[in-house]
Amino acid sequence: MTDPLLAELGWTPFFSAQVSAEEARNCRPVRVMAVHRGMIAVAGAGLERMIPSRLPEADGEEDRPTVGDWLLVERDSLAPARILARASLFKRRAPGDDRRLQLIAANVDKLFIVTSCNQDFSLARLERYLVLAREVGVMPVVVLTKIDLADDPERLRDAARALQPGLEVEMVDARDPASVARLAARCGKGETVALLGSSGVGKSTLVNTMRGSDSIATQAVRKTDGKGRHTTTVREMHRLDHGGWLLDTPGMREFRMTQATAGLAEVFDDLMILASECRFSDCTHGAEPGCAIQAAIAQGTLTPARLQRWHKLSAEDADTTGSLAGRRSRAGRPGTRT
Ligand SMILES: Nc1nc2c(ncn2[C@@H]2O[C@H](COP(=O)(O)OP(=O)(O)OP(=O)(O)O)[C@@H](O)[C@H]2O)c(=O)[nH]1
Ligand SMILES: [Zn+2]
Repeated sequence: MTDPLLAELGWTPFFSAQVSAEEARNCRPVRVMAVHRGMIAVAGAGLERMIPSRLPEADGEEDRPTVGDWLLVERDSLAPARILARASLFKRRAPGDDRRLQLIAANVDKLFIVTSCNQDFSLARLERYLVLAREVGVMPVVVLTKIDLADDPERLRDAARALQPGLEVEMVDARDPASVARLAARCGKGETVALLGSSGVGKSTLVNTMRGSDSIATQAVRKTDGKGRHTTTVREMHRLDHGGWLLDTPGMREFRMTQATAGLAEVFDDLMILASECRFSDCTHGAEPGCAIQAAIAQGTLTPARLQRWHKLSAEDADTTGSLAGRRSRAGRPGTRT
């Protein structure tokens, strides 16, 4: 039986199935609420504590606890024993020479893709984030902010909805609690939602409007140092009053798409299906005879703009992965071949 306190923290059968009988006797599960330098704030059933983040066996690049992780810790000493396999993981290569792998957030259930009803609104940017959500395996919800400043926000909502069948799009004034209430309902008990979006679209405003009380992480840190200081906190989960968790991390804010070949194929599955019907298997969808994609454009079932966005994202993906498929599609960008 699942402890309701653990369930509130996001504990599901996916995690409990990973715990052996011996581990269940000797260890207890805790979730990483915040990551500090060398230390992590964890919460479990009736437990909130700062503990050292070092694991006994940490060989792999992903063997470091990140915010959202579930850990097994020794029942008495609370020393970390191991990280449970993640349901989802946001990670990226650091720019620069060492290209160290940075773990940004784990076990995220949903992604709020935040964009405002002004110059920030861009179908290409939304598609990029949708690809990322597919790649990581997290359900996307598009959040259109600043509807109070827009003349026709419904038009933007409809354009966003058309990007993907069944895509949920919410319109909000991020400063208004009544407006944001429907979003809070999308972040239910035990659910973890991460926010992604450009600077200035209203992510902090959303978090502030959505959350009521202080985060568990902040409280845990205060108990530890007794002074209410938590200046080294870089990433933390915010608890919502009705039980959901919001993740608004600097890492997520700088997140870029890397190696998203699978996600691309899924978000643009209409194009993939068409491409499989082209006469030539190496069709670049430019001016070849028998191109099913050009035929769809001629029929009006596909817009040239969507094809162009696909070419652009595939080219970016090829730059990071060096994949042959990507290089082909880059060579086949409209106008580069006659
Ligand atoms: N009118 C209006 N203003 C908003 C809305 N949402 C955010 N703002 C304002 O937009 C500005 C930027 O909002 P932030 O919440 O700081 O944006 P952010 O996405 O957190 O930006 P970064 O921290 O730079 O990533 C603030 O002045 C907010 O008050 C909205 O729905 N309507
Ligand atoms: Zn073609």
